[in-house]
Amino acid sequence: MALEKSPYWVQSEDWHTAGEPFRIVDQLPPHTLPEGETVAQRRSTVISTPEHPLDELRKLLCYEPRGHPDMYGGFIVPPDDSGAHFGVLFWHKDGFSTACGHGTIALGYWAISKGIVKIPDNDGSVDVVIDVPSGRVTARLTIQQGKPIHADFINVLSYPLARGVTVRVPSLGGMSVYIDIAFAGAVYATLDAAQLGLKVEPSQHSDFIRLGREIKAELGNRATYSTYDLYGVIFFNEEGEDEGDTHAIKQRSVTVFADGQIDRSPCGSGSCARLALLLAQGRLGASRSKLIHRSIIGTTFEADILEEKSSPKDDGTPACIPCVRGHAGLVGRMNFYIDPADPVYPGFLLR
Ligand SMILES: O=C(O)[C@H]1NCC[C@@H]1O
Repeated sequence: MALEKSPYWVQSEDWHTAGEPFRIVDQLPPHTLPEGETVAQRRSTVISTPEHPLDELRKLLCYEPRGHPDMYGGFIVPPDDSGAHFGVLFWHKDGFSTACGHGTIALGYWAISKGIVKIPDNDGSVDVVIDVPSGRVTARLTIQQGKPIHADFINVLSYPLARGVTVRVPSLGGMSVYIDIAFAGAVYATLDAAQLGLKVEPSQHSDFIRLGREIKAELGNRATYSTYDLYGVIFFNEEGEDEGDTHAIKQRSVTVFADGQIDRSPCGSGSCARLALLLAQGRLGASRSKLIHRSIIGTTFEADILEEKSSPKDDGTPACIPCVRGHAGLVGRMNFYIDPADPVYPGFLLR
């Protein structure tokens, strides 16, 4: 079912955070906003309604020829109440996600560049408060001389779900690996890539896509938590520790999310999952340590714990409010021509 029968135009503003794309659409075509009183309900509507017109718009903007299999973006929707500036439905090649740190950072920059949230007259910080499907998050921008110099993504409560889960990897002769699972607005499985003899480097990206898909399939619903399915698999390498005023753990990682989509950034919500697990291991603590998190392309987020809390799992492990610092940059403004008669409508993917 086509959104419209006649050709029309859709505008987006495209940003990137640490190399990961974020395509923002704030003017949805008529009749595409899903029903719901909250952002979470609107996401449920769109994912449970076959051929929902907003899902068609997602394909149009994500698939080739307008996008690619690693494209990512967000549709701006009303907030849950007046406590947030706006809401967002995050999307990727396979659907609509519940959490997105790189997108939240990009939205912070976008909101102040549009004047949706005013920046302070003097140097300081400003909060852009956003309702996302997993709750209310903040992009806290630090402003110097009228310009943002970085944004902190302050996420929902994050905590371990399971540790030391054994998974067999079929393509490696059934070799077993140990995986930890954490919730950070989405569910992530994480493992030290050294178990697989792999380094997180661009040349290895197709191995990580294959292994991410395999591990996800092998874990199956062992990693399902409440209404959340397993979203991503994070492969990390340890890169040492620095002792200074603030103890820093250095890791490089790649997140393979959805069905084999690869994050160019160090993954904002994935960084929160790593923080929650490092806190549970006693390697990090609020205001005394941080994670210097490098991506597969070499870009960096700095992550730390704002507050330690108790976990809703009630299993003796701690929970935390994580904070991930990064930069976003404007890529361009797009004006897409959508023609329902186009033979490749709504688009295609090769992966
Ligand atoms: O930064 C993040 O949290 C997102 N990046 C792509 C996958 C995640 O949703």
